[in-house]
Amino acid sequence: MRLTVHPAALALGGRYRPPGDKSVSHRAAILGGLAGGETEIHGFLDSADTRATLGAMQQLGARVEESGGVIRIRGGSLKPPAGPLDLGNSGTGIRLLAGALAGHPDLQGAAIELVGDESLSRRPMARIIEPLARMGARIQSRDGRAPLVIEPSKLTGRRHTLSVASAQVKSAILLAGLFAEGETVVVEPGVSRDHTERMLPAFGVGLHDGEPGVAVSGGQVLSGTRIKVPGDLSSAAFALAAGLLVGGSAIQLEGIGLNPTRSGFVDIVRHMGAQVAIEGDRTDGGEPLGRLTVEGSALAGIDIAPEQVPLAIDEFPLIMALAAAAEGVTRIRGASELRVKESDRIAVMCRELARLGVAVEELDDGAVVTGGPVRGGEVDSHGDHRVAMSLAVLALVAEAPVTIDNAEWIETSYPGFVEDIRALGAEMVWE
Ligand SMILES: O=C(O)C1=C[C@@H](OP(=O)(O)O)[C@@H](O)[C@H](O)C1
Ligand SMILES: C=C(OP(=O)(O)O)C(=O)O
Repeated sequence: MRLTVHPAALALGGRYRPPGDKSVSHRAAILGGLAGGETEIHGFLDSADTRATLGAMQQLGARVEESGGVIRIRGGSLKPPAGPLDLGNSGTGIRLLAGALAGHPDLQGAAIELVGDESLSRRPMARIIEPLARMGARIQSRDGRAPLVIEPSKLTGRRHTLSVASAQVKSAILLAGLFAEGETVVVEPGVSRDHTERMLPAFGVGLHDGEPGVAVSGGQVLSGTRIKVPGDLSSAAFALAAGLLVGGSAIQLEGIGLNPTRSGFVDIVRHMGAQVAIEGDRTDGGEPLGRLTVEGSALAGIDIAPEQVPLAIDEFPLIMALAAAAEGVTRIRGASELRVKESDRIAVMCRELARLGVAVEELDDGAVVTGGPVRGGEVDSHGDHRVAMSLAVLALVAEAPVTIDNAEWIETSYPGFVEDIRALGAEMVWE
């Protein structure tokens, strides 16, 4: 489907509340399925990715009921699924599930196939297969890519030192560690999002300091709990960026997850000159929440340091779009992980920004974007939800309408995106 975005004629404004956090929703579905008794999830993200994970847990025997926006999962005893588990477009779904199943005692003797779409089948899985194999996991792959066939087996805890800061790899190992004998430790080269560590205690699992790293002991019992999913800062970032770009705008964003391992985007745009006020009001289920107030702001290009990258990893397509509309040059380095997301986000954003007349230079591990006028025209999402939404937001300040081809991929993480941005006063039309 094609989405046409018209340049904003008027300032944007109003109150905005994002959908539930994608990372937290995946974890709640998986842990709810592993835990005995009932888990109640409030604010679960209704998107293609998180539905795929929830569906996989159902196929593994978890009982799922939904009513009044609340999802109830009765888990604790799993069975081999009747067919392959399809994780669609979701890197988080396939990697975390692989970890959770690798040593699951109910599934030993089975062979479970995890599959995904074309994009997911191109993404690297050796980063989880290798550490899990060192614990004794049996996982076959197509040359380090999905489909994966897991034969759950007895695992032994190990100490792992990761070469990339990745919450998916860390979480896959910790979930495998729940069913391993002894202690499993993960040491990362930088900070990655810590939702798994924050959620496990709610299910009755203790984590401890791995001196260094984070450690979990195997054999702990998971018990159902109540999870309140915070609003997704990675989705709210699009509304925030729209407010920054369109002159005179004023938007209040409420119920936003402000976990410090996720909020790098706010620091980066403030450094670019964004007027964003933060009020942190409470912590719910171990996750900090708050309100952001954003105003239309004149942005300036900056240098983004490699250590800032993991804290805003999913916001880089949007940061590149903002850089295109900023005054001066933005340099992004240390971001080669962007090449193994739903698309090669460095190559794709450079190509699509260039189609709108933006001066970009592609680097191995980042890009140099020089701000300037943005032309109208036609661009493509390359099957990547964040690329589609980033280009849609930038189009609000283009000289003429922009049409985004293959924009239906927005469903991956944020089905309500167009409606929510329209509610702030933008003009976006599906064709
Ligand atoms: O653990 C998670 O929920 C996620 C971790 C990140 O991936 P990596 O672990 O590959 O960096 C991020 O890009 C993804 O959207 C969600
Ligand atoms: C990279 C992303 O997700 P995943 O790795 O779960 O596919 C994302 O949502 O931007």
